Parts: sequence; structure tokens; C-alpha cells
Amino acid sequence: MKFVKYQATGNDFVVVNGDVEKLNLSDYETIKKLCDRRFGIGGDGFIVIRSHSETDFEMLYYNSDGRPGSLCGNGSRCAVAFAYEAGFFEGKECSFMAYDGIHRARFHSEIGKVELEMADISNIEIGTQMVILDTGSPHYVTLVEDLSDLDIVEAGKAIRFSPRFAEDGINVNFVEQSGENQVIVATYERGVEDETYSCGTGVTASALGEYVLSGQTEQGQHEVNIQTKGGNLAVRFLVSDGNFEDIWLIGPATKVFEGEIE
Ligand SMILES: N[C@@H](CCC[C@H](N)C(=O)O)C(=O)O
Repeated sequence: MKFVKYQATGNDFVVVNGDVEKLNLSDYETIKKLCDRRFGIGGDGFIVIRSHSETDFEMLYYNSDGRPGSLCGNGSRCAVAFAYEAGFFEGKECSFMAYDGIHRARFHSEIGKVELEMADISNIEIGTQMVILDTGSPHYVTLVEDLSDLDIVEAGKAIRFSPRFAEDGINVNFVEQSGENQVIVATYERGVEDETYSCGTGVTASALGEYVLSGQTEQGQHEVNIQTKGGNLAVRFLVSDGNFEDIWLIGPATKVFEGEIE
């Protein structure tokens, strides 16, 4: 099987062309092993790109535990870069089918940057110092004073495995405000069951969550710059009648190496 390893702000994936390779996608043990950093190629997830009748391609996403995941934002940006290289589309713009429906994206191949359109969000659960929302994957977002004071894995696990979320799981984001329209985000990911260097659906949820939790009400266009362990991302969104629309996740996606395994 031929594969390409990609990373997007340190969130890394094994990507395979499903039109070319023969794959047993219900063999979760093999997918888990491919993602294993000692016994396999290593990655936070496994991605299959294949043809689709309505869009330029389809992306299937598996977490590193080998099981099908929901939308992966960083994985989607890697998928766009891979699909361009593999000839699934030409030019800058593409559309693709993912877990939560059709997405549009723009690939700036000269600088390796991908802009990914996310689904509109109108439903946010607001609790004490935290929000829960679905940006294609379910996310819990909470503000913290100082990220360096926090054990992300311990604190993330405590929420992810709490009685409410234990069965289906949830991704947990800790957000520190670092300036005007600037935040630092650390994410504990379900399905990886660890902190990852960055999570695309997580930083999107964090940008919207920070808007809500900091009591902002200003309508119109917003842009938040986000620092993660693996690098910087931006999230642009429009606030209209309390809904979040025209949401874009923007950042780099880079090929690391390619190879072939038995
Ligand atoms: N790393 C991803 C998130 C992947 C989804 C998640 N772990 C799940 O299945 O809940 C991202 O960049 O969005």
C-alpha cells in the first residue's frame, strides 16, 4: 500500500488514495497499527481519499484508535493538499464530501496553505465558563487563565470520561486569551485519547466559543488568530442574528514523506 504522511500544524495523518489501493476499511486493528508511532507509520489519524459523484473527492477519516471519526479539520486541509497532488482537482478551488456533508476549500499550492469552509453553527450550549458545540465533531470549550499551569491530558480526560460524555466521547479545548482576537488553544482529542499538537475543528470551536464566553455581541465579520503547539491558524466567521456563518479555517498543510508498506 502506498501512502503519504501529511501534517497540518503538527496534527499528522497517514493519507491513502482509495481509488488505487485495495483497503479493508472495517479492519480497525490494521488502521490502528498504521497510526501507531512505534509499530506503524505513526499519525493522529488515517485518511482515505476517493472519487465521489457530486464533488471532486470524498474524505473518510479514522482516529488513531482505528475507528471512524467525525470531521477532522486539519485532516481535511491535508486531504485537499493530497487530492491536488493526486490529480483529483486542478486550480485553487475544490469541493469534497466529508462526515458532515460537502465542504469547499481553496488550496494555495505555492505556499502550502489551505482555506477550508466549515458548516454554519446555530446551536451552542452555554454553561458555566464553558460551551459545547459541533463543528463537524463535538467540542467542549472552556477559557483558562494560564495554559502553562494546566495538565491538558489529565484535565481533558476528566471531562471526556465524565458520565455525560463517557459513552460517545467529546474533544476538549482549553483556551487562553492572549490579546485582541488572539488565543492560545490546547486540545485533548477523543479517539486519539491524548493531547494533539492542534485540532482544526477544535480551534474553530474555540474561536466561536471565545466569542460567546467573553460576552461579545458585535455582528459582522470576525477573524481570530490561534496559536497551537504545532503552529498558527486563523478562523474567520460572520456573526449574523446570533448565528455563525461563512466560517473558514485557514492554515498550512504539508507533505512530510511518502512510502509503501506491505
Ligand atoms: N484532529 C481533528 C479532529 C478529529 C475528530 C476527533 N478526534 C473526533 O472524532 O472526535 C481536527 O483537526 O479537527
